[in-house]
Formats: sequence, structure tokens, C-alpha cells
Amino acid sequence: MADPCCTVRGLVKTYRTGRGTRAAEVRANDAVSLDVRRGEIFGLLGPNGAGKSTLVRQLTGLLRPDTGAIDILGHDIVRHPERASRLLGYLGQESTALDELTVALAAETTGRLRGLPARQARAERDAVLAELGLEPLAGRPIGRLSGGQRRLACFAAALVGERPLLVLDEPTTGMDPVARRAVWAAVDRRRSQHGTTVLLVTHNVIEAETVLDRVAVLDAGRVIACDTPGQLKALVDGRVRLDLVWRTETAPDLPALAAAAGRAQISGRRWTLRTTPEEARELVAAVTSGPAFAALDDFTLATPSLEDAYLELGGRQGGLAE
Ligand SMILES: Nc1ncnc2c1ncn2[C@@H]1O[C@H](COP(=O)(O)OP(=O)(O)OP(=O)(O)O)[C@@H](O)[C@H]1O
Repeated sequence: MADPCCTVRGLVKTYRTGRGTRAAEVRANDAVSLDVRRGEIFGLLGPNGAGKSTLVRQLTGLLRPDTGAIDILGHDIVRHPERASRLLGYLGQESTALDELTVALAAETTGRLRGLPARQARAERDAVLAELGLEPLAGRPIGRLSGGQRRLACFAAALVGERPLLVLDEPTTGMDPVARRAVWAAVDRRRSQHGTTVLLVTHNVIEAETVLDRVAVLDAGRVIACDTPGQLKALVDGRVRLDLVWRTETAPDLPALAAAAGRAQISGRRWTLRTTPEEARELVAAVTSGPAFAALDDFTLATPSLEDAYLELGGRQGGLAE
């Protein structure tokens, strides 16, 4: 592969829980192999429990794989996990380590721990707080911020003391649209100015489609596909998704709906149908007139998303959403 940043081969991680008769094993990563190129924004997409965080914790040297190999910029991270912190900036799901520090001190301390001289750590701290609009919160302890503000403050800290690879585990969870945009602008800037590579964990399909160059889809610990969002969506080209939301859980029993009822994925009052544009058009006509319309609360017709591609690939029927 041209210019690799991170190469993963045959990674297996099994958690053991309980004791005696309650002992159980969860294979969180099951022979995962991946290639991330330098300078790309690479995503790990999958539902809760797919094994995304387990994978990134191994890449960051925090968790030891049972078997398999991880190479980051020429370094063997399984043999030398301590090297990971010099190669990558990591934003995990928890902020507890930084909770007692103010936003400014968390950013400055991270810079110092990464080997920056005091003056440079302070300069980078000021620049990143300004870049992310965090100056008004600079003096507040991270543990006493809102969930979205806390994520943004931890993201700011992860950016100080530049690293060639950024590993971000659901960075925008809980953030408002302004903060989200600030995060993606900061990521883009680092990529264009320094060629930074970004490995991003998400189960937000819209975000994945917008920001990722390539995405690996994980399901039950395995990579079930790896491609550009566009190529993955091409798997479901020519089809549309129709969501019908009824006023009550008992949808009207009408001949025009019988075939659709048999094929719809039903969740409470919502029916989801993945079908051809022609059939969707007929169904929309049928439900927007007469007794069906009286029973209808809402409907949406959409082009395929990565969510549809995931289901097409054999992903769990519940889909990617939480
Ligand atoms: N410390 C642990 N001990 C035991 N089982 C664990 C542990 N951490 C994770 N697991 C299990 O391993 C599997 C993968 O979990 P992981 O957190 O990697 O998934 P994920 O894709 O990151 O999920 P989410 O989207 O919810 O963050 C799940 O079945 C989870 O219950």
C-alpha cells in the first residue's frame, strides 16, 4: 500500500468476564485487518458493541491484543506499546483523567507531557482554545462542564503537541452544531497543513458520509466492508428508503398495504421499507389518500445512506443507530 500510516493484521481480542459457572468470553475483535493511509480520514463505523473502542484502545497501546500485529508509522505497537503516545493523539470516550483540571491547564499539561517547552505549550494552548471557541471556558474545571463542552475541551487537549496521527473515539458526541463544525474544521486544517492522519470512531452515519475518506464497517468484532462511503452506498444504488409513521401501533389493514406490511422492518409505530423508486411511489400514493392518510402521522422518502449499505452487507437488523 502506498504510504501506510497504520497497518493492522489479524487482531484478536477476547474479554473474559465472570467466574466459575458464570465465566464467559466475548470476542470483541475477531481477526481484524486494516490499512490506513497517511493523510486520510479513516472511519470505524458500527453499532454499539461492534468492537470499535476495543480496536482503538489496542492501537493506542492501552490494551494488549491476544494475537495479531499493529504497525504505526514503522513502529511495532504490540511489542512497544509505549511508543504509541509519541505517534498519536488520542481522544477516548472518558474524560476522567482531566476532570480536575481547568480547560486551559488540561491543554497546557498535555503539551508539557508531550515534551513541549513551557512557552510553546502555553502558546499552543492559547491557539487551540481560540481556534475552538473555548476561551470563555478556559478557567473552568473540565469535570464541571456540560457533556458537549467537556468533549470539546478534551479534543482541544488532544491537539496540543501535534502528532502525525489523531485517534478520535466519537469526538462529537453531545456537541451542538457549532462545536461539531469547529471540530471538523480543526481536523481539516491539520490535515491540509501537516498531512495529519485521522482515525475516527463513529456510529453517526451522516457524519461518516460527510467527513470520511474511507470507512471500515465493523459488526460483531469483524470488518464486514472497507471502502469509500460512496462505494459502500453503491451497494444499494437504485433503491430508496421509505419510512411510514402511523398514529398508533396498529397500522390500517388495507389491501394496498398488505405486501408492504409483510416486508417492512417494524419498530413501534414506524415501518421502514427499502425498495425500488417505482414501488415507493405507488406506496406513497396509496398512503397519502383515503383511510391510510387519516392513520398516517408522518412519512419520509430518502436516498440510500451508509445505514442501508450496512444492512445490505448483513449487519444487524437493528441498524447502526443507538
Ligand atoms: N472491559 C471489558 N470487559 C468485558 N467485556 C468488554 C469490555 N469492554 C468491552 N467489552 C465487550 O466487548 C464488545 C465490544 O465492545 P466495544 O466497547 O469495543 O464496542 P464499541 O463498538 O466501541 O461500542 P460503542 O459504540 O457502544 O462504544 C462488547 O460486547 C462489550 O460488551
